[in-house]
Amino acid sequence: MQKIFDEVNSLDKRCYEEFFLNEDILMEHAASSICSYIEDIFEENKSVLIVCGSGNNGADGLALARLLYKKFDVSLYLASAPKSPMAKLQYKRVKTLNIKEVDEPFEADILVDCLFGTGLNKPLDEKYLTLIDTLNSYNSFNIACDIPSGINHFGQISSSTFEADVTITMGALKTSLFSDFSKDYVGEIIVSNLGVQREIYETQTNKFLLDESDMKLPFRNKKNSHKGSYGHLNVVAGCKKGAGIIAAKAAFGFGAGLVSVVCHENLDLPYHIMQTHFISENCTAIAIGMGLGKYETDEIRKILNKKVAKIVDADLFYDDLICEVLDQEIVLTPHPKEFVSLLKLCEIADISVQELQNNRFLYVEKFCKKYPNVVLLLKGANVIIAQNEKIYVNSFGSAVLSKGGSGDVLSGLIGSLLAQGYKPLEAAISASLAHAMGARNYKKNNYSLIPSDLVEEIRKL
Ligand SMILES: NC(=O)C1=CN([C@@H]2O[C@H](COP(=O)(O)OP(=O)(O)OC[C@H]3O[C@@H](n4cnc5c(N)ncnc54)[C@H](O)[C@@H]3O)[C@@H](O)[C@H]2O)[C@@H](O)CC1
Ligand SMILES: Nc1ncnc2c1ncn2[C@@H]1O[C@H](COP(=O)(O)OP(=O)(O)O)[C@@H](O)[C@H]1O
Ligand SMILES: [K+]
Repeated sequence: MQKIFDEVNSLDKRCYEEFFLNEDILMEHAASSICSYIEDIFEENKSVLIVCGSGNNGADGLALARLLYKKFDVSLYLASAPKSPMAKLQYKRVKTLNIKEVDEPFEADILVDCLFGTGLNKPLDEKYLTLIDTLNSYNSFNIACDIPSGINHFGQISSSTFEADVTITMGALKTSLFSDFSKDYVGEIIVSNLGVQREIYETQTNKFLLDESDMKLPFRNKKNSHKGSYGHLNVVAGCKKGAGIIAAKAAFGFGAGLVSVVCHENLDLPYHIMQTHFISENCTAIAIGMGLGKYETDEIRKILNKKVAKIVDADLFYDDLICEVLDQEIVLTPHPKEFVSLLKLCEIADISVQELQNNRFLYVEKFCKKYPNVVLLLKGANVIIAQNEKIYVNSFGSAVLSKGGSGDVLSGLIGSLLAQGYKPLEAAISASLAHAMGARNYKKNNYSLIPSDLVEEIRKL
């Protein structure tokens, strides 16, 4: 996994103080990493338009122009005059060469956005919104320097935000790149070194971006085993029985030795899934909440107080019963609307879904501070998984998953790993990654996936 930072100013400062580097050296590395990327991917003499703002993001662009000059057909468009000391210095350097400056942007082969980076501190005015719209209308290959212009410190976007194919970000990954909103704008994210290797530049953090290698699939190492060696998951089904059945099928395909659906009515289940009217004596994990609908409170309370691992989803986030069990190490998997309800029930915040989406990390932190035992998985385009002070981001998912039933599959996967003895946090991380990887491997198109396709793909991982 890779580290993510809320801000990197303190990391830059550490470079100056501890390694005796300076702003100029850092900036030279920033610009040269974009230069190397362009040199590696594109043939010489391609046209490059670099659009610069007044601050150090613009200064990166000016340095880049100098580095590319002569090997590529470079043009500079200065959206505003250089203002920061480094921008002024870089401009002075540019002026000694004969680099083209244009009065209007145009469609070049490669477009580099150096308008605003981490310094964006107020809403964009009409001039910049129009400029960004114009840049987005081109068919260029779009590179964002540090962060696409229009994304602010919190990962909130402007009505016009630069749509990058690649974001080359300076020094370290930033939290703002992983809001759900940012996902449509950042493209591929590459981290540039700033004069020392990344592992030296980076310090302690509580946020991490998950890699594929963080997915620990439930491969079986023991030869002398039987079905009981791999746990027994009970999936509690309610009104919408389909949800429980989807979860049960996903769980069985993901390695649980036994899976039973708990339901008072008789169900038509696949032969390998068992039915029980009450929680099984030997169950090692419970998945509950999906499609639950109306139910007997005391019965659910009893189930929630069983001393086995649990994953809780969906309808239970609208019932204050949930607040009774938040001292347990249970896994909760709300989508944003459900999380808003949960925050209200827990008296943490009374907010809209929009407010939550504007500050996903903040509210996850607030919740985990109050309930440090719980493993919280907040669904979204970038899934956030958190326990106590640690936060993990799974950015592998895609719109393929935007379908009813995708969440039920995820509940089943987590339940399956819990039943097999994974720790709750590990279960949430590995199941979430498998969920996203399964969707990635579905190659037909990005609209037709149904839960059984997803389970099939996950079974092939
Ligand atoms: N050590 C450093 O400081 C380094 C900085 N680097 C670059 O510097 C960037 C940060 O530079 P700055 O802090 O100068 O900030 P930016 O260049 O991102 O933007 C700040 C400038 O834009 C103006 N501005 C902000 N919001 C505006 C708005 N809505 N409308 C109009 N103008 C607005 C500010 O007044 C200021 O002039 C990073 O993103 C990165 O690209 C890199 O070169 C690496 C090293
Ligand atoms: N655009 C997307 N990008 C990444 N993941 C997505 C996207 N849309 C949906 N998902 C994932 O799909 C799942 C949907 O779950 P949920 O909304 O609870 O559906 P349901 O309850 O109908 O099964 C979540 O895990 C979510 O993170
Ligand atoms: K930028």
